[in-house]
Amino acid sequence: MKFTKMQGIGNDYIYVNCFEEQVVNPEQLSVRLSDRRFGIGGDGLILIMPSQIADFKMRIFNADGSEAMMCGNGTRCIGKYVYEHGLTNKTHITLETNSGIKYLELHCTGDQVTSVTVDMGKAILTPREIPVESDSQEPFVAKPVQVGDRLERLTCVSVGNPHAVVFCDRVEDLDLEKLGPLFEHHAIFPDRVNTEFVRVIDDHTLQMRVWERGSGETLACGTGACATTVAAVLNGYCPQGEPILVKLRGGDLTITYQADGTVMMTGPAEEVFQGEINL
Ligand SMILES: N[C@H](CCC[C@H](N)C(=O)O)C(=O)O
Repeated sequence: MKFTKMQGIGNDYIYVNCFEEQVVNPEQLSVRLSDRRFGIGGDGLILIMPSQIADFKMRIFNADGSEAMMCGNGTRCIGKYVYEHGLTNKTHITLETNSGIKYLELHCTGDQVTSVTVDMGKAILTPREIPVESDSQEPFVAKPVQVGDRLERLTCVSVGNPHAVVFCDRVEDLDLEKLGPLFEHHAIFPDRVNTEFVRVIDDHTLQMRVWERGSGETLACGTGACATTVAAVLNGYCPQGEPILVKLRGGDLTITYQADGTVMMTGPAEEVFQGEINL
């Protein structure tokens, strides 16, 4: 099977062009290929597929084989792949995902895509739609929740997939291997959750680390950066309607939580290598 390894600010996936390849059991394949010793190595597997309702369709599987609704860094890499591999010559592309159709704008230098802007759709704040258990239907903002032996203040947002955002004074020395699973498997998240640990640098700059549902700590999370920006606005740290620089371990994204409730994400995408593997 042919594949392409791509990364969006260090969030690296194995991409399969399903116009040419057939993938039978993507859940199992993601576990096997994501292994960084016995497989190709990656945060998961992403399938690029034909769509009846959009230009292309994406399915994304975490390293543990669980299928996710959406992958922000993955959408940008797909935009780059389909343009540079001749599947389209359009620079405005629609992409069907498990959380609806996303709209991509490719920014090119010559025949190379250097960055992509994605309309991530409306941020979802109603607790039961995230989903997060709550005794109220009001947005889940800075609510105290016992996580392990600490009382944490969580802000929960969905950008097509569930996120819990925690604001901290420092993020570099957090032990995410210990903390991450306590959030991911917490009883208030019926579908588990992606968790972002965020330091506010100033009212237009955020620094974050992320423990991803199904993949552990990754160097970046596109939907996580979007959820983080929405949470920062809801908590009064950043202004709505202005571009916020989100600094992640693998690089930076520019996110705008717009007045109409939609979220725009702009960032790079890179192709690392192409390969073939005997399954
Ligand atoms: N772990 C996520 C999917 C990948 C999201 C992330 N890699 C991104 O760039 O948005 C989930 O289970 O919802």
